[in-house]
Amino acid sequence: MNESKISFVNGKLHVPNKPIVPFIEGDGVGSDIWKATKLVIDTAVNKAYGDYREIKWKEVYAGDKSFKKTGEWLPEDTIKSIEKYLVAIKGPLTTPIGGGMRSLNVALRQQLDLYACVRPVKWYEGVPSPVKAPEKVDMIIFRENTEDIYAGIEWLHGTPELEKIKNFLINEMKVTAIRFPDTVSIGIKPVSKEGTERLVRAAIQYAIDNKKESVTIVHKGNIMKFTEGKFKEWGYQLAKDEFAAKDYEGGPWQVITKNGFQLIIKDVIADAFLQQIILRPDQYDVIATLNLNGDYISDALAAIVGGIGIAPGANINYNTGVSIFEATHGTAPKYKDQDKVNPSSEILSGVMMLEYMGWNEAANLIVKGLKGAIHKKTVTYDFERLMEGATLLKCSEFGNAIVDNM
Ligand SMILES: NC(=O)C1=CN([C@@H]2O[C@H](COP(=O)(O)OP(=O)(O)OC[C@H]3O[C@@H](n4cnc5c(N)ncnc54)[C@H](OP(=O)(O)O)[C@@H]3O)[C@@H](O)[C@H]2O)C=CC1
Ligand SMILES: O=C(O)CCC(=O)C(=O)O
Ligand SMILES: [Mg+2]
Repeated sequence: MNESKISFVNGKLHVPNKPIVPFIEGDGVGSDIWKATKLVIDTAVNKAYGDYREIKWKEVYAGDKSFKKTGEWLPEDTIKSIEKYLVAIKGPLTTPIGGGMRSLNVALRQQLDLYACVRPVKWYEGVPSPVKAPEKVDMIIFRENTEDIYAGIEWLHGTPELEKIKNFLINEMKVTAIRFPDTVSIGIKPVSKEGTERLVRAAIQYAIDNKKESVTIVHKGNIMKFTEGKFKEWGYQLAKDEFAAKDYEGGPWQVITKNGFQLIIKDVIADAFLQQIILRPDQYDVIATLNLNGDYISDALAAIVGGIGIAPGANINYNTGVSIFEATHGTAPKYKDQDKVNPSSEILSGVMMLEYMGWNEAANLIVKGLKGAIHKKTVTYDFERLMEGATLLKCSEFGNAIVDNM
């Protein structure tokens, strides 16, 4: 038994006092935010536990740094390491638009079957927001992370593969109601019952464990009936079958009663949801949604509470324990190596990681430090440009400010 390895036994994570945790630095602003994140996590762990606990960081490679070092964008060793050590953290990785390789981020999620992308969105006092009452936003998104049009199954116009798909659709499937001009490219949207159920199960379980009032299934099932529509139907059915949900006020909404608490399971169509989160965000707690919707919703919700500079996340397989914690934002290439951007998304992803490991004292210290730095208006450019009388800090300086306020 390797004493520095986190293990997963009977559905529970077992964390030694000095676990090895793999990290991927990431492209673009990755190296800046990683430096600040490492400093903050290491300091918090040391402050909370002294020499008794420590994270033994192990760098694993993906993206630009990996290609330069190994000639591969996503080496098998990286996947194996994360599978072995179970809990990992990563910076953002570049995905070219319109051509080139497919997303390494998506590849990591698919290859490790990290089916739930979990993104909490809440407002920290003092953070500038475009809405009047950002404190009403306190949601957590459970985004299906392995299926949907996001999975990258598509064929480019003018290729023999596309012609095959087109012929199949027209001649065998008799799809004749829409045009298929020579310029058409086609993508496929797989959505399965298994994929839906494990995601919705995780969302409902989270809501029960954390005494939340509702889980909202967000979908576009009126238009994409057999994918998004089934996501909604299977989600409700799972609530009935596994959580003994009953019709709420005649249905289709459901109610689960557990330990004296009531949890409402409801649904809303995705476009309507995007206006509801601005107008009436306090009506939503836990969100269960498909991959592409979840991507859009995460950035839109993040904007309400200060932007993607402060939007953490995790990719988790609750059946194997394997998890990668990562910021919601991307590589922000125009800010690369400027020591400028807000490291809070990555740092708060680190907080989620510490909580997942059960190291809550260290996690709480980081949140205290972050709140303190924001309260003193010592912030990075994204907040400073919207705050009266704030002091502009670099990315590294903001990391130091969190440490000073722990
Ligand atoms: N999980 C991942 O690894 C992800 C990777 N990506 C990839 O990242 C690349 C760039 O994508 P792009 O669409 O530009 O999105 P980004 O999230 O990288 O950046 C968009 C804008 O968001 C703001 N922003 C991003 N990060 C921060 C931060 N830490 N602090 C403050 N503001 C921040 C900046 O706004 P402003 O200009 O106003 O200052 C920035 O210009 C693409 O290759 C994309 O595929 C994208 C998302 C997730
Ligand atoms: O993989 C990418 O490049 C983008 C991923 C993304 O936007 C996300 O997961 O939120
Ligand atoms: Mg995104």
